[in-house]
Amino acid sequence: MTGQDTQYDILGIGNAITDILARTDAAFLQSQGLTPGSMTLIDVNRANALEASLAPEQIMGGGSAANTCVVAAQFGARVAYLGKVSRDDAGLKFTQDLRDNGVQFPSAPLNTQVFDNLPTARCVVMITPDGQRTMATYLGACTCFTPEDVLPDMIAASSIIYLEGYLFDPPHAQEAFRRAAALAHKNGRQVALSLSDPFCVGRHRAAFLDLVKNHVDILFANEDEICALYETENFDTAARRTAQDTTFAALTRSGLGSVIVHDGQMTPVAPVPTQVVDTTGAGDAYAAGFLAGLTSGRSLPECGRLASVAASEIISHYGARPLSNLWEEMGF
Ligand SMILES: OC[C@H]1O[C@H](O)[C@H](O)[C@@H]1O
Repeated sequence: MTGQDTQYDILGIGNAITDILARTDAAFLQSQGLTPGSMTLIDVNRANALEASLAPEQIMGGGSAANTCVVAAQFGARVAYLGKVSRDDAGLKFTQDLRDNGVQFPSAPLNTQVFDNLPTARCVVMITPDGQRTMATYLGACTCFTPEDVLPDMIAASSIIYLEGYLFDPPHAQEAFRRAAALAHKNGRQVALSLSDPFCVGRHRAAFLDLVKNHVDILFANEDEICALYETENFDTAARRTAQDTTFAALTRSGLGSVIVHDGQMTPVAPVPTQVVDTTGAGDAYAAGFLAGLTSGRSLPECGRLASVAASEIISHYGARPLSNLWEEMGF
């Protein structure tokens, strides 16, 4: 699938978020009523309180689809992104960071003549000693991403439109999501979806199932998410259901590697072992490697290998953005 008639290989659409990283422990998560490994939506007061009670060590660009875009650009893919930031310092930094990483970002910042003046979204990422990340997200300006923010020219110019499942939480974004998928297919483009989080799947299960069956060409999910979608605790059952509902999916299983589902066939992909420091963005990086491989015409096992290498790099350090030049070493 090489995009000779398109300007971009991948157009990511998602919640534009700044990540605030802090190390903590299971007792703190419990005291806050947070489920380890999950993403909880919070209001601005709770975000302020959490930040005050933790000792944040790093502030950096985040957002699931934005993370994917940055990693895919490092693999040489031509990448653009749509998302909503505010006209504040965090919004400016998020924008500059994407552009510095070679990602086109044509979205207009929040229009305060139409919406309240909300700050750019931020996610408090709490990392426990086992490398697990637990996230609490204040969506801020992301709640003002509407169907009008889905730019038809950008969709037409992109081979694959990549949507993050977290986009289902803000009020207008589901509609934007459907508009993006419809425009993509009208222009002969493909739609990829990441399920993002098992609780997010639980909140929007019927809508996700409809998308997977009727509107999505490439599905990404981890074991917890795909099991949440099909309401089973058995991965094999969930994978079989996936194969019935969609022609193309990549299902990740942490240390067990991943499985590519294509035309009813299941291809296992080995993990790339590493020391796990922080799992934030592992799925985002996996999707990046996979899509970069696909849009540069690589075979499915090669796409799986790139995906695993990318995920392995991301979990070997704090933060969801790459630190190393592994991709160059791989000959990209
Ligand atoms: O997938 C990880 C990302 O999800 C949340 O959106 C955070 O911003 C984090 O970077």
